[in-house]
Amino acid sequence: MDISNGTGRWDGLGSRDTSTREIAMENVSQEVLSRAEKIGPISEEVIQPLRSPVRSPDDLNWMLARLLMLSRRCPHADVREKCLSVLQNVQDIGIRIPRPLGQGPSRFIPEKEILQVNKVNAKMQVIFEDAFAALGRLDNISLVMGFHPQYLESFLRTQHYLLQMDGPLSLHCRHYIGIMAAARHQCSNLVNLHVNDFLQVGGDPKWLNGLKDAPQKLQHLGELNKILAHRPWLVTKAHIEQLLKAEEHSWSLAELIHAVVLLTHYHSLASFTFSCGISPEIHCDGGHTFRPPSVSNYCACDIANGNGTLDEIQGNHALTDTPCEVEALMEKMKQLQECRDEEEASQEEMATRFEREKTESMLVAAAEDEDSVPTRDVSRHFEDPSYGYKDFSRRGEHVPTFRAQDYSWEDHGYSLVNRLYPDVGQLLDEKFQIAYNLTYNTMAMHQDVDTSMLRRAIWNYIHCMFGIRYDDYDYGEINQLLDRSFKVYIKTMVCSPEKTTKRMYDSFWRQFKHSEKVHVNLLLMEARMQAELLYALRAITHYMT
Ligand SMILES: CC(C)C[C@H](N)C(=O)O
Repeated sequence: MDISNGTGRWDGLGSRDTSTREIAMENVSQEVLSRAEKIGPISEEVIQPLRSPVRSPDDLNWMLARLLMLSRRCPHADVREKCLSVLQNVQDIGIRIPRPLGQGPSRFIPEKEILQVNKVNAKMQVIFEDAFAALGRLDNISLVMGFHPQYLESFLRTQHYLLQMDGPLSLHCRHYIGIMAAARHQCSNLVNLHVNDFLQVGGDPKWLNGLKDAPQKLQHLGELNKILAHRPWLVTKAHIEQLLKAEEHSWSLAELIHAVVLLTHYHSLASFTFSCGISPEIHCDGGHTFRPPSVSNYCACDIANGNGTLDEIQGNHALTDTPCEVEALMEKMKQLQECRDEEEASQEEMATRFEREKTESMLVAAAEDEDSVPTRDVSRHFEDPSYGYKDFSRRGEHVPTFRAQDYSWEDHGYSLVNRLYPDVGQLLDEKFQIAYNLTYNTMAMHQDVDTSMLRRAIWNYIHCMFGIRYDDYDYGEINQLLDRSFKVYIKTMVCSPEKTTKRMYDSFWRQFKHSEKVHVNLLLMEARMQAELLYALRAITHYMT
């Protein structure tokens, strides 16, 4: 059968002859569709991507990549099977089909440790089906979050609400704001995902050329995006006023709240994506290939870029080089608990401890690893790519102290959001609480441990980096519990997540389980989101009063 280039073989790269290509393309989609229909009664998930018009090699590739993704990630077993047989049928007529790249949802965590869609319990099955029904996919982020089902449920509920339920912003704008936010951290995974979604809900492809081609109103949001991502303490009511009072293209208060929540959601999700080494989605760029597998699966470049094989070659030192790290940490927690009951530091001393920790945190340099994975250029989506965290931390910028008793999530932020964007305040509050309180009372191989002190230290350290101080917390605890290399990790994840490498992920808390490292990453993400949100909401409150 003549498909694309007269050779009877579709090579996935495209033919140069436009006229033959157009006719041939139609033939191909017809052929695929009729093969799919022959498989038997078929669900909408399978048929829908096959119905979209195929006018170019790219369209065909897109369709095949989606089928591949469904065959691996759809929570419905029958759909997975059908997609697989459609792909096999397509291959039989001489069309090259894609195969997934990479070893699963995360580059850092072995696939066998992560939940697989075909092996989940009834509760997870429902969560996955709901997630799939909402967005037509089950992404790698959700699979990795599956280590913590209670959190995952709350995360998905919130994200679904923000992206798809009634709200002030149109659907395509929501995805575009997601793209803008993720692009600030060069998070091409999230950018690609939302570029797909943006186009699917009818977004104008022209906007994807860059912020300059998007409407003025969105362009105005660029400045807030930038400051929130890198120096949220500089957000003032003037920024809010500029957006709300613009003569033309002004934002309504409700729209602005929606946008702010989306920006902070995607900044922090970029942190999570990098910190867990989330792989590109199967159907997106970098998630699949049309090339046949090479003779050997072993690739020297994987060693060079630190993506996997090094440990296997050198042997895993995790259990040998720091044998009592966990016990030492538990001992410190115990000692601190005992001291707590004994002496109480003066208010002045407590304030000094906070300032010391804050200043020090500014000087902790985010890690620079020559193995950083180069990212695809996503800079066109935002202006001023040089405006990152590094620039000012080098200069040792002073971060003013934000007193939590003057403006906290519980007492102020929550009700402001709820007033202007009903239900979202509630959803976020639930998600923050779940993340903050999540515990299995374990520390690596130890059971029945109260870990609240450690989790609180992590959360408060992140807020401290943003200048946020709780006057009832003794910041001396942070120094006892978080060692320098862990602080470097936190700083990198929160401030320059794009610099994360597998080596960094591997080298902190070596004896802890992957699920515990993901747990740490959830704390980082939520604490970061809340900190950014607090600054934005405080500025909005100042504007309103
Ligand atoms: C982040 C970890 C220290 C959390 C711990 N495994 C717990 O269940 O509380």
